[in-house]
Amino acid sequence: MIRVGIVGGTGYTGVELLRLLLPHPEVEVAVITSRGEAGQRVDGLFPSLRGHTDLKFSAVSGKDLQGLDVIFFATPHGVAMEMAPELLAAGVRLIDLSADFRLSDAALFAEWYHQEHSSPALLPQASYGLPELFRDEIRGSRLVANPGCYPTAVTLGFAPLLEAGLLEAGGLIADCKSGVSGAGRTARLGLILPESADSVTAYGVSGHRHRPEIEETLSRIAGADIQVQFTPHLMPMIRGIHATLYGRLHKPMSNEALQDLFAQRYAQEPFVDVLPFGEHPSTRTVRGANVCRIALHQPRPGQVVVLSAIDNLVKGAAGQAVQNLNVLFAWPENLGLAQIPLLP
Ligand SMILES: NC(=O)C1=CN([C@@H]2O[C@H](COP(=O)(O)OP(=O)(O)OC[C@H]3O[C@@H](n4cnc5c(N)ncnc54)[C@H](OP(=O)(O)O)[C@@H]3O)[C@@H](O)[C@H]2O)C=CC1
Ligand SMILES: CC(=O)N[C@@H](CCC(=O)OP(=O)(O)O)C(=O)O
Repeated sequence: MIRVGIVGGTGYTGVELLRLLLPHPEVEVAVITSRGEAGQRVDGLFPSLRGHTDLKFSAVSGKDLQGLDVIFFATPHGVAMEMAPELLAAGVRLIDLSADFRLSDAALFAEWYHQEHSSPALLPQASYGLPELFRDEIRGSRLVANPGCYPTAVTLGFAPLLEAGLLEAGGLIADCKSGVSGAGRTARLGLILPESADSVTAYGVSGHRHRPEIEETLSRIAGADIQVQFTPHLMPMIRGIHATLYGRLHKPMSNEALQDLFAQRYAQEPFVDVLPFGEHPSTRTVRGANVCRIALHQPRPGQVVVLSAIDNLVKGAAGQAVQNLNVLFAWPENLGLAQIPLLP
């Protein structure tokens, strides 16, 4: 049994982590923090958890956190990088759900996150926590950068094609839709029901901070410079990411060969479900579960369309963080992650 802490327990990903970790057989959640709710019972703020925990929120204190085995940061960008050096020095392993350690280049971080990186020396130590691609690196690391939600859906969708060197480098498009919980729990006018329901809006079209993250990972696996036009949209739903990915093959291949490529690439991956060729995964089929469902299309010879759906709070955040925890401790990767998606 290990003892873990969650920093940022009142946010959507923090409380989702708690939901997943409470039944985890190898984990005791010892600390869950909130600056605003310190001293309050967690199930007071989140009544769905009544009967499942007696935890109270505590203030963020380095002293409480230093005795733990693992700390999850479910905080806005900028928090983990401030606290990481001291915690790592105390022997704690960190899984950071924010973007602080996702980009390998501190200058790129400053450009997209509009703040200087306070712990650039730690960047080379961080592993990128997408186990389907970087499992071996994660296993040996003490600092895991959990990927962004859009990058998870996009990277898993493009990866088999890029690893096999089948895609033309130019012209990759990731047209993505997200539920409103992707923006976090902090109140913002554009996210209230009358503003976000019954409407679809694109945003960040000229440049979103997930673009450099997606491009860095895809370039790494392709072994070449990959550029993607990434266009996110806000959808009138709570959970879910749907990515429609477009790429051109160097030369047309049969639908069967395309399907085989993905089926074989993910055959041993418990959290990637490759649907039969030509199907249409929907976000409804992944809600609450740590799964990415993928389907392939070739509308014209050489034009590939990959559809990829995840729950942004699970495979896009908290579920992936638990998967990374399982990798770190060499436990079965699906430990504590057997949730069946919600119906309907
Ligand atoms: N929502 C999503 O779908 C995804 C989110 N992420 C990333 O995960 C992280 C958390 O996201 P999300 O849960 O949506 O965010 P929320 O805004 O819902 O929650 C943020 C949490 O962080 C705490 N917090 C805020 N500032 C500080 C601080 N300075 N020090 C300590 N705690 C702080 C808040 O609690 P309090 O103010 O009470 O301390 C709150 O519990 C973000 O970096 C986000 O980008 C990644 C993938 C998907
Ligand atoms: C719908 C929505 O607003 N989604 C967020 C992305 C989700 C997220 O939290 O990603 P990071 O961890 O990289 O910040 C956005 O577009 O900013």
